[in-house]
Amino acid sequence: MKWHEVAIHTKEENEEKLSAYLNTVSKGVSIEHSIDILRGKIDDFDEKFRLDPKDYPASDIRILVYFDETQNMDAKLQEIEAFIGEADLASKEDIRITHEVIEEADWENEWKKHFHSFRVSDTFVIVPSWEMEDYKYHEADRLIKLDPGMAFGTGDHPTTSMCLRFIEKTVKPGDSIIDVGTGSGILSIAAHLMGTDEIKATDIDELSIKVAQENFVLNDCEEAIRLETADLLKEEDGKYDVVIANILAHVIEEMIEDAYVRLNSNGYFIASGIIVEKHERIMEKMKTAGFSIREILEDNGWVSILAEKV
Ligand SMILES: C[S@@+](CC[C@H](N)C(=O)[O-])C[C@H]1O[C@@H](n2cnc3c(N)ncnc32)[C@H](O)[C@@H]1O
Repeated sequence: MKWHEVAIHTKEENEEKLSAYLNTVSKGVSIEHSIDILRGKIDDFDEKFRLDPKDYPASDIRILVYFDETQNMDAKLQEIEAFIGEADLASKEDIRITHEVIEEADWENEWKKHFHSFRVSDTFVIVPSWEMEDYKYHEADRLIKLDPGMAFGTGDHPTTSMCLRFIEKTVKPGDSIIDVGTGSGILSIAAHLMGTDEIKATDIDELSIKVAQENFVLNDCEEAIRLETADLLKEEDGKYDVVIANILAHVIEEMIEDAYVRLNSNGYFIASGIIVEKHERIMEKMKTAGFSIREILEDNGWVSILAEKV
């Protein structure tokens, strides 16, 4: 299999904002620092300096972003450029973007070494499939068994963990749920653990659909969750008690009115993936559509909104 590698050369100040965004649209992000930056950051940099300086960017940082070979890279590059155009970033005019196709490398499995069980909310605990046998849990824990593969949704990204906290708070046994942009399937599995079998999970990305199906089987909930390829709620005709979407602000904005129509009275819209700069605008749009804002959560520059159809 081949991969697309997009390299973005920029100032170090832009690292957090860009990598947070790029993590949500790609299959993986890695940051390369220049030796000058490493010199400032590492006390013991002997080992680093034995490496060839050619392996590091000459100045600033390089953000490497990976996409699988099925992606439309012209569209992805345009999306990234549009984000850079809108975001509040340092020295935008100096940002350089290059793109190349590379052969599959073992980094596809490398991240597994760093992914371990962790508690994400009062009761939800994420347990990687390879740690299931050894995990010692409490009676009240709700275990989400996960092998996220190359789909987004390991639970450690703030946009996902805030959704899990809202799910824990709002989903009641028997509620009907739609999880738009399911990724690894993590939020649908969480909804099932709250006691409902009325769940629909959708994604526009075929690789995510495949990974979500594997995770539903792993969690023994494939009978409770209907999985479909879909673009937001555009073709949706069902009614739901809770609509969940952890995508990006401009995508959430596109689905606010449809979410209102698809919800039952007093149903909840859990919206996440919204950068802090855009959350006021999203809340205004929600209110215009008829929603009442019940709660907002903020973590590391990301906002999640719990809105109720009143
Ligand atoms: C940030 S990930 C969220 C994954 C998971 N729900 C979570 O909370 O961790 C966003 C997901 O939305 C999907 N997505 C993006 N645009 C979409 C669209 N227009 N319709 C449906 N899914 C979409 C992506 O493929 C990706 O799997």
